[in-house]
Amino acid sequence: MITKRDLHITEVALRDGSHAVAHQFTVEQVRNVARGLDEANVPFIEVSHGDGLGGSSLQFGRSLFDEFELIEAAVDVCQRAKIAVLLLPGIGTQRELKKAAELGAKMARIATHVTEADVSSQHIHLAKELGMETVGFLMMSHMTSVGKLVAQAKLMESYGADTVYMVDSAGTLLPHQVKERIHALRESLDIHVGFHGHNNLSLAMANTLAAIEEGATRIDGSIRCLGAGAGNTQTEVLVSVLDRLNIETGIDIYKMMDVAEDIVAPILQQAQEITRDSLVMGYAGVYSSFLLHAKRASDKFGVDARDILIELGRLKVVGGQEDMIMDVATDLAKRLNS
Ligand SMILES: CC[C@H](O)CC(=O)C(=O)O
Ligand SMILES: [Mn+2]
Repeated sequence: MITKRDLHITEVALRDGSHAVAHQFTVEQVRNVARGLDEANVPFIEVSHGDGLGGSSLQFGRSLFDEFELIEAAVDVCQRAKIAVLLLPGIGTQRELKKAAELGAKMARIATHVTEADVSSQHIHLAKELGMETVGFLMMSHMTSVGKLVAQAKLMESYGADTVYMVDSAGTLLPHQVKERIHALRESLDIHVGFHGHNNLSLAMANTLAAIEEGATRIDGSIRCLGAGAGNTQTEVLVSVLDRLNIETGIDIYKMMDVAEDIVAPILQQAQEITRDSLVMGYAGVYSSFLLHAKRASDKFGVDARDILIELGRLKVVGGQEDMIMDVATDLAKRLNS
């Protein structure tokens, strides 16, 4: 049974949602959303390019505004909330992490593919030296066995991470699979276990509750579902459900609803929902951040985005291999026209 516990929510719309708006957040938008979240008493707010610090590039998509300007704006308006940044080693560097810390970011989330935790060592150590709360973030965690996931998490723990997250990047895991993974992590680690879900199969909430039941104490959500693919566990809904379950988050439910409706909804070009393409990502186990890339490739080559996504799932393409999306679309177009 779920009981009251020390549960911390990290709001990821200003980072994961960057994928959904093609990295076009403005300083003004970040300022307004961060201020509202701070007033609602959200403890951690993540701000970075969708692919983490240093992600603004042709390969991943150029940001409209320098991410350091966005981080600075968020730090500036927050009285209580701490600003978190995401960093994928190889995309972001130590220099960017240091700069984020100088600007006032207090939490570093070091993300690797689920089988590559060893590349997080340097950055986890640096984040700790910088005095940041440090999270190891194991992405695409459906792509390995429970035993290997635990071994990778233990590596991050050994580097000094305060928390390790099990990340369902593709929104493909089912609640019993989340339970099994979180249970195993809780049994083997002495640090906090976190869960980050995507809603491509409409299971983000069920998976989050399953994770909490198994002892996850660090949970991500995106307000108004503003995250990659069909978005993440919807924060204002999660906070309301947790309140019904007598699980204390300290977050003001009405204020969250107002921020969602009055500040975040107007930013969205279209409502975040489970479309045929995001559904296919969950179904085929494809990285949620591939959605807009696949749509662009679909428009360019006249191939159904679902076929592209299914093929990417079959090929087990992972983050950092975005160039493969155009390759796959070209091959499919050739087959179609031959
Ligand atoms: C490309 C980084 C990715 O968006 C991180 C994340 O939120 C996930 O894997 O779900
Ligand atoms: Mn995500």
